[in-house]
Order: sequence, then C-alpha cells, then structure tokens
Amino acid sequence: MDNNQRVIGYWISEKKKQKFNWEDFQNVCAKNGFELKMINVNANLESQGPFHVFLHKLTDTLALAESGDQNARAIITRIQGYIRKHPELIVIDPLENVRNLRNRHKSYEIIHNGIQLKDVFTPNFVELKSKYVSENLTLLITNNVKFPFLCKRLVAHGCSDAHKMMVIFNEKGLKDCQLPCVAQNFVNHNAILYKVFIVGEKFHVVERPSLKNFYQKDCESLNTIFFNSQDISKSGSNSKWSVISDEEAALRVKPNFKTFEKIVKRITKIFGLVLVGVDVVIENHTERYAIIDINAFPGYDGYPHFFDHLVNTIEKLMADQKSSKQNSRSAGIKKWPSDDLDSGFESDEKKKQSMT
Ligand SMILES: O=P(O)(O)O[C@@H]1[C@@H](OP(=O)(O)O)[C@H](OP(=O)(O)O)[C@H](O)[C@H](OP(=O)(O)O)[C@H]1OP(=O)(O)O
Ligand SMILES: Nc1ncnc2c1ncn2[C@@H]1O[C@H](COP(=O)(O)OP(=O)(O)O)[C@@H](O)[C@H]1O
Ligand SMILES: [Mg+2]
Ligand SMILES: [Mg+2]
Repeated sequence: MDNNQRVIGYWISEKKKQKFNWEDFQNVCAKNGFELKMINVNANLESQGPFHVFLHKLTDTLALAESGDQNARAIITRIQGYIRKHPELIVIDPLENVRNLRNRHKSYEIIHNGIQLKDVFTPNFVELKSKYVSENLTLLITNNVKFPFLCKRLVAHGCSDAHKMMVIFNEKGLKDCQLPCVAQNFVNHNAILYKVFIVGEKFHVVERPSLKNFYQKDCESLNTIFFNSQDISKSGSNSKWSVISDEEAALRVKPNFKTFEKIVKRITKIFGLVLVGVDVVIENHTERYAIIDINAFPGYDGYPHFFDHLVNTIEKLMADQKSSKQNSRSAGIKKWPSDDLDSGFESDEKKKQSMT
C-alpha cells in the first residue's frame, strides 16, 4: 500500500452493496485517491488497518447487540475499541448517534425537542406497552393522539417486524396494536411522501407514494389496516392504500425547498449524522411539514451522483478535522469532540447549505 494512500474501511451488508453497485464507489474512491477496503468485523481490526475513515451501516448489528446477541455484542465492542484507540478516525456515522434511531419513540422525542422550526413538526406520539387496552386508551388521550393513528413497532430496524405497521381507526382496533409500539397521529397528506436523502451538507429530495387520506367517517367504518411499510413507499410501490381521488390529487401543493433546507440543517445537527434520510409529508390544509421517520444510511435511490457527494463529504470532514486540530493546538485544546451529539456541523453553521 502506498503510504500516502487514504484508506476508507467499510462494512455494509452484501445486499446493500449489491443495491448500491459498490464497484462504482470503488472507482470513484480510486479517482479521488482513496482506497476502499472491506473490514472483517469478526476479526481483529488493528491488523487490517490503518484506516482514515470508517464507513458503515451497522444498524442491524447495533440492534442485535442491544437485544443481547453475543456475537453482535462482540462485533460492536471490537469496533468501539478500535474507534476509541484511534480518535482521529472519521466515523460515518458515530455509533452513539446511529443508536438514537433504533427506538422510534426516542427519535421522535429528539425531533420534537430539537426541530424548533415554524411549520415543521413531528405528529403527536406516545409509546404503548400495556396489555390493557384501557391503559393504552388513557395514554393516547393524555398525549393527544387521536384516531386514526399509526401503530409502529418501537424498534425501527434490525428485526423482521420493524416495518410492519397498522392504521388504527377506533377503540375496537386498539387490541390490534402489537407491543411495544409507538402510536402516532395520522397526518393526511394526499398520498405523497418526500424522502429527503442527506449526504453531509448536501441533500436530494425524491417523491414517493404514500398512504391515502382517512377521514372521520373511516373511523366509524374501517377495521385496522395492517401493512408493511416496504410495500408502500418504495419508488415502484403501487398499493391499494395509496389510491386517492382526482379531487384530492388536485389539492397537492408544490413543496418548498427552503423548508427542506432548514429541515436538513436541523436534523443533521440534532442527530449528528452525515448519512441520513428524513421522511416528510405535507399536512393537508395547514401545509405544515411533518417528519415521520429518520433512517440511518438509507437507500439513496434516485440521488444523482451519490458516490461523488459521499467522497466530497469525506474530503471535507478530513479537511475540517485537520483545521480544527490546528486550531485546537493553538488554543491548547486537546481533542475535537466528534462524538458529541450537539457538535454536528457547528463550525459550518455560517456556510451555505446546498442542494443537489
Ligand atoms: O432497501 P432500500 O435501499 O430502499 O433502503 C432502505 C430504506 O429505504 P429508503 O431508502 O428510505 O427508501 C429504509 O427506509 P424506510 O425506513 O423504509 O423509510 C430503511 O432505511 C432501510 O434500512 P433498515 O432495513 O430499516 O435498516 C433501508 O434498507 P437497507 O438497504 O439499508 O437495508
Ligand atoms: N404519521 C403518519 N401519517 C401518515 N402516514 C404515515 C405516518 N407515518 C408513516 N406514514 C406512512 O407509513 C409509511 C411507513 O412509515 P415510516 O414511519 O416511514 O416507517 P418505516 O421506518 O418502516 O419506513 C410512510 O412511508 C408513510 O407512507
Ligand atoms: Mg420510512
Ligand atoms: Mg424507517
């Protein structure tokens, strides 16, 4: 290996590698002076290094580790040990920050407390865990969650049920909630979802199909709808639950990209993530933007020149690290707190956010 070569060590699943056409990434890296090296997370990392960057999607492993899986725990401990031993390693993204997205209730709380933007909100939500319907009903009322609401598994990824959901229309449907779950107000949005795919300071928005509108009369007549979110909002999805009338479709509004810009800025900062996706719907009538899901290292399907943007972002993070190291040396500060949630892109606040 060339001593000046910068090495990106990575771990993503084989399935994701295929979806991404990873060989193209290899070429983009080579063109920009990076070597891309797959890490064997089951073996000692020290002997596989040195690495300058660690790029990963370890959401499933993190979730498994938290549920007690010994092998997953060993992997996470090994990686954490390596990261601790190499404080200059650029980690995309820090494990602590990715971990915040495992529990849907926790990520909604972070958004609710941190988004602080007029016209952007996360719909009212509450965690349900009681086997007694009456207790859950009280919780719903106390937290202002109304029918219809979405019932989402508490765990957002890493288990086979993470994307199985329900729309609950009435008290009769409460027994259908699969626990533990988060109940979240249903927001009518004329069946269009906006996927905001973020790469550092850049982002790209794609439109996807979504759930239809539901009205008060549906709460009286409909039984619980069970669905898998993977069948609703992929680029080719064609679910019967996404069909709306021509009148409703005519009411769709053109999204305001300035609002997406603001959302991107806030979300990257409060979650401290470089590779993140935000699912947004625009509420009918109020035209407020509802954030309904946050995903670590999503699919980026439809994001033009994703690999170029990723490499440019890595370049920038390296340059930022170098200059902050120089600054802290002159100020007598020892280390940039890269794992601090709120540090995000603090130093770039003034710089213009740009869209692809
Ligand atoms: O399957 P893809 O490529 O659509 O990507 C999935 C994401 O879809 P999106 O890009 O937002 O449309 C998907 O996003 P959603 O939760 O479906 O909004 C998840 O991020 C999923 O990861 P995981 O299985 O939950 O760990 C992502 O799955 P992985 O490919 O990362 O396993
Ligand atoms: N609060 C909501 N109001 C209306 N529709 C929603 C709401 N939350 C989710 N949906 C719909 O359900 C789908 C899946 O929900 P989401 O929270 O994104 O879960 P996942 O992590 O499985 O993608 C979304 O793509 C959207 O169509
Ligand atoms: Mg989603
Ligand atoms: Mg999700």
